[in-house]
Amino acid sequence: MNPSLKVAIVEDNEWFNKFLCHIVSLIQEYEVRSYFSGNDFLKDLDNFKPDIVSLDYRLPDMTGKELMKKVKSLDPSMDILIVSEQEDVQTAIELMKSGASEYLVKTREMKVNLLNSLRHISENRQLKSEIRGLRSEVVKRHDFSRSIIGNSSALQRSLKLVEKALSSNISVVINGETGTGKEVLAKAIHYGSSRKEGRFVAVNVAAIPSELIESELFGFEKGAFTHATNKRIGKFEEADGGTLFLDEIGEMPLGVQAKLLRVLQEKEVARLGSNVEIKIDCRIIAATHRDLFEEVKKGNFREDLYYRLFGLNVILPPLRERDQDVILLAEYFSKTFAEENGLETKRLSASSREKLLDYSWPGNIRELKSVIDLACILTDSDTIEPEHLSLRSSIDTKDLLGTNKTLREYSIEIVKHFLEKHDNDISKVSRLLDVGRTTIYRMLKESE
Ligand SMILES: Nc1ncnc2c1ncn2[C@@H]1O[C@H](COP(=O)(O)OP(=O)(O)OP(=O)(O)O)[C@@H](O)[C@H]1O
Repeated sequence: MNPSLKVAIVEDNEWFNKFLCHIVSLIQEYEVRSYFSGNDFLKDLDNFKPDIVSLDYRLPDMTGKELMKKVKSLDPSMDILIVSEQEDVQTAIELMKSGASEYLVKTREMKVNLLNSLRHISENRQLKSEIRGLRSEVVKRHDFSRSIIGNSSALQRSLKLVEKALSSNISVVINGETGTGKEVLAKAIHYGSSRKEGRFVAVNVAAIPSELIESELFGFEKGAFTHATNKRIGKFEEADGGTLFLDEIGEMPLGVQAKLLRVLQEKEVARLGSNVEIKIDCRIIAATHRDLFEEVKKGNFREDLYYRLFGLNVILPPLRERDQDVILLAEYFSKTFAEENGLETKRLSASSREKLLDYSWPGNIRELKSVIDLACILTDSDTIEPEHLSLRSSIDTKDLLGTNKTLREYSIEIVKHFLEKHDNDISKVSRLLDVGRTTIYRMLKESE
């Protein structure tokens, strides 16, 4: 069924005006109002507020084209249908370019053509409104308060910095171990910024064979290389008006780094096999698990690119340093797993919580999610017990003991690890490890 739409007919020929109104009124959901001149229509615009307006190409007081321009400047969302005496392809093209939705010629098939055009416009409006709805859903889903779970001060410190990135166009580099949520954060920045109507395009540099990175980023013309049988636009062009997320930028070959620097400086990109430079306006968010400055010193990363990219540096802490966030996230994943699979949410027993807090999470949030998903399946009751949590604990101990340290050094390591995990809360760590606060201070001093 057609949604209810208001249609205005602007036509100076009385008979034809009546005829058009009659056609529109055949569709029950359309409300129609008629006008005989451009000024008549403009005077009533605020009052009637039409969705679609059918304009005669030649009106007594102005041309349909002039009226269309005025209407579009007042309400760009209004659909304009131009009705002309005779077919003139050039005029039709010009009118469509200036914003007309349809161009109709007064012929015997007027009734069928007008009804078809109205149906097209109506379907298009419905699609546009659905897209608007979906887009705002996506924006909501990536909103910080929903997508970034965690209250730890380590995370909150990083998020505070991120807020600065929302209101500006500054480039952002996110540092963090694998699975700490770098992509989740990049999306939250994009959908929280003024670029949210544009696209968020993610490229994982480490996942693309080095010889293909250039064509992936910059696109290529047909015949640019042996397998280029068709032209393809690159990720930079895809992200025009939006955000390009370059994940694992530290893995980018030096040759591509040079080209990337040029694109960032010139704000122009040329597809491989073409000399035509295309203007690009996209924000760059890069992520890496490496210390890029160290990579610069080692000669693996270009210093000039480093300074070009480094606007705001956000460090995402590993999960083992996020204190109670582990539990918040585990509960969140258990809830979403239940929702997605039509099951009841499983709760975590006290000893499961302890087990989760004691683990060092080398795979970070990604690992936690898969551990919880599996636990939700393994348990037969409404509770997740420690035996349902499949952790790789033995690997950690081996790693730690393989480092050739004295017992004193191991103790200091353990104290430091606990301090990191519990937001440097010395009283809490002193209680947990059963050592005096003074001992902790002494150990820290010793390790300086
Ligand atoms: N704060 C968070 N709240 C909820 N879910 C999160 C959060 N951070 C990450 N996740 C989830 O953890 C998983 C890993 O996140 P993401 O892919 O963003 O990590 P990453 O740091 O980009 O990883 P990699 O370096 O391996 O690319 C995803 O399933 C993501 O939805």
